[in-house]
Amino acid sequence: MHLLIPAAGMGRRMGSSRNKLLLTLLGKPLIFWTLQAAAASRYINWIGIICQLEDLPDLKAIVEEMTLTKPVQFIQGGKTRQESVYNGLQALPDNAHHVLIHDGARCLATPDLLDRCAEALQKCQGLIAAVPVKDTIKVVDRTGLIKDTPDRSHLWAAQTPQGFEVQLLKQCHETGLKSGWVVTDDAALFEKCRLPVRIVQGEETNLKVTTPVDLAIAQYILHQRQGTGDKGQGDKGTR
Ligand SMILES: Nc1ccn([C@@H]2O[C@H](COP(=O)(O)OP(=O)(O)OP(=O)(O)O)[C@@H](O)[C@H]2O)c(=O)n1
Ligand SMILES: C[C@](O)(CO)[C@H](O)COP(=O)(O)O
Repeated sequence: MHLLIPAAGMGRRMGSSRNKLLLTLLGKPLIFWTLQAAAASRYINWIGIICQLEDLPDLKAIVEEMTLTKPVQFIQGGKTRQESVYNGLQALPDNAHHVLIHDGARCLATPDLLDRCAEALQKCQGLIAAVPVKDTIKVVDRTGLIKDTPDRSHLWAAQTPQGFEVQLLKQCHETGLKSGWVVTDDAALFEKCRLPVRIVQGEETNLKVTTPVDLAIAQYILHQRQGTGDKGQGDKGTR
């Protein structure tokens, strides 16, 4: 299974002056933990790290220090996550028929989650890891007035990995580019192309480290895991 790791963001919401994936968690760069899960996955056999040129020296040093046994390719990121993934798809080896796309910022995802998504992708064209929403969600207009309260039983919070048949996702990205679609996850392109996307039960701990509070939460979760010797078998979450 081929894995693309979008890692080319600027970390604006983190308020960081550098790529947040280079910030440290338990003494290691945040992306170290993402790569460690990919290295421990039974299915992943190729890793593409999509990054900005300015981060390449740091990322190369991290990968070299990890002495990963799986091939790692560095791919030029874009101005948006959508553009970065587009670039990643163009860089996939010709023998890549399926791909998992996993945010570098989701450093707590376990090898078990990666493998469950890889297994599920053998039986469908597109999928995402997701967890049921626990809060009541409101649709609010520009003036701050609530317009709707969707039925929570139908609401799931999308995570990554997201997995797809490569040729179909490439076509959806091309259509999106021509149509001017702006999306925040790849599944949205599949959906706009009326292609099926299935849900794989994600993990409550699979948060996207976006703000400083997320960094503190991630530090706590990692510390707990290290303390229990838990290799991160994941918590599939409960409804
Ligand atoms: N041009 C971009 C923007 C984001 N990402 C990656 O997509 C993932 C999810 O993006 P996000 O959490 O939004 O990261 P940032 O864009 O860095 O955060 P912000 O929006 O706060 O700047 C991250 O692993 C990020 O590195 C990317 O590869 N290329
Ligand atoms: C892909 C994603 O992680 C699914 O929840 C999310 O859409 C990424 O959003 P971001 O604004 O690029 O962090």
